[in-house]
Amino acid sequence: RVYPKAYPGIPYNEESINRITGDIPNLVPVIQATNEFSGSIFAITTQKLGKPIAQMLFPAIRNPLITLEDPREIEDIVLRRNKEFDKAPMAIDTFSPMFPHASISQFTTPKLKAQKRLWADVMGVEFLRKAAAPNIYKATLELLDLWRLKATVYKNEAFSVHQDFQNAALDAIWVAMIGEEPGVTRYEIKKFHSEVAGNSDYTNEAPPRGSFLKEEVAYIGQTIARNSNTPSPKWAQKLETYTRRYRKFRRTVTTEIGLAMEKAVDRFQRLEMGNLEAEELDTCMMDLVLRRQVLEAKKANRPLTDPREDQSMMDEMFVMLVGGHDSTANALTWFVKFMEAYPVAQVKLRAALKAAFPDGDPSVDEIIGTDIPYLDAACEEGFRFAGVAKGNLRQATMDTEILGCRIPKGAQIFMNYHVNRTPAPVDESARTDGSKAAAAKFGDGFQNIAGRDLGTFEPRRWMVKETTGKEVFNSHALPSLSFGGGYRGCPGRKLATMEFRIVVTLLILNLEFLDLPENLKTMSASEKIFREPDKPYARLRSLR
Ligand code: HEM
Repeated sequence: RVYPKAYPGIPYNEESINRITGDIPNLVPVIQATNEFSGSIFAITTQKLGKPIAQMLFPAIRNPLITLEDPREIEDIVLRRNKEFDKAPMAIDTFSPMFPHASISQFTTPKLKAQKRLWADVMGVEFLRKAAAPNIYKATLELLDLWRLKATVYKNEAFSVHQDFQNAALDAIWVAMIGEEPGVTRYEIKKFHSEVAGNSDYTNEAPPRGSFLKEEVAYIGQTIARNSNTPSPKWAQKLETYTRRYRKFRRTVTTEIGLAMEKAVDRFQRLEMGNLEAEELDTCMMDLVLRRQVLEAKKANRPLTDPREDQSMMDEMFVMLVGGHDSTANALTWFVKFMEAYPVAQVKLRAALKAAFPDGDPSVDEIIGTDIPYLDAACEEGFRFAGVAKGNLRQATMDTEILGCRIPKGAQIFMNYHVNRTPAPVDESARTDGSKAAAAKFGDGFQNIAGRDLGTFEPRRWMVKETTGKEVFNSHALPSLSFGGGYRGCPGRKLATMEFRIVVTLLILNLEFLDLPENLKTMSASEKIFREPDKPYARLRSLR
């Protein structure tokens, strides 16, 4: 009774069914060798068996984990099969003990839908353009100042870029969410100047608010990553919530957000009804959500409940802060590595940007509003090849099928969102009607040039020639899975894409990413919450 029980009809490793520990002895050495948890699960199941779908076996007390690697099928599940599949318990367990009221910690219920509606507008392109883009632009100019300085001081030496991207991304997300600048990069510039000059003046100055915020966000990110790799992530996270360190995190961030909330509510409370409808009052995401709550309370003639007591609001903001800055920082770190490793793409991207902006640094509106197909393609390719959020989960909410295999209600499916290898062959007749219709409409990119050499960085796979001969960006060239998709897809996608576009444009126009020494060229990664490069280095030359 303790031997693994496989789901019938889904491929598995024969040797593992006759072993109480199932696939675990196969998995452990691969994780130890690679440091990549999700990658190892796919390596010992789908990839080892050469199948698009397989299962990982555990001792009988635990059901197998179904693994799925076919990008077309994954896209179909997340985009078109929301009635059959919802968020999986294993995914919920990662965040729910710490942030039980955030949307990421909930199954799809009417309560979640109301919460998502409240936040949906802050992630709309128009709002982001107004509230987030100018601050991201400003944070990137500060990052450029720091890197120009580093390029001069370090001359030919490489330096790690990950921390700097984390600081800039934290500056950007905090000001976009809360409306106040944390000043982390500015502080780093001062610190670097002082260090170069050989004095330690900066230590006399109180660090900006962002510095301790950074410490708190780093703590929570590391804790979630560490606990996710234990045998029982849910209990490891739960135990953490009783520690003094966790309580300090919660207290510090709640106080910071609470102070900003108080000011915003006070401002809105004093406004007359007519004025409260005015969207131009919102300077950040929190403003928009709070203003709506004040408006609703005034309309209903009831007192406003203290937003600091609103756990849904607090938890949602915590998750956005933690998830929203580290994901983008890692994606940008990978991008910089790709620029070094693929110099032809770097030169082409710079040429496309120079052609679009011949007069020097473009404004933020120009960066967002100008049509530059090669830039769109390079950003999309950067997200694809980085695969920062590699393994993601769904649970079957009814008995159903995937690629002709029977999937019982309750089974959890671990899907590979990192499209970096040619998929295993699939019997087309086993696909759903939705999947076949999508391929008929957009084409099956894996059958043409877009799907070639997926282990290399090649923006042109996302471009097509129109009949006029003009090359345009084709977002459907391949399934785009970096942000998942459908109702439970990433709500921060537009924000991350906007940030990526602004940062990439300014960096490539102003800096050249030079060849790295052999020992820093590796593309090996470690998976924490996100996939991080082991050698996040760059060597720079300032172009202006
Ligand atoms: C490069 C940047 C980013 C990447 C690659 C990324 C990727 C992802 C992925 C793959 C998922 C899971 C989707 C699924 O299961 O289908 C996700 C969920 C989520 N992301 Fe992102 N993300 C990024 C940036 C952001 C930002 C900037 C924010 C917020 C400001 C954010 C907030 C969230 C939240 C709240 C969820 C949970 C959604 C839900 O459960 O319904 N992400 N992200």
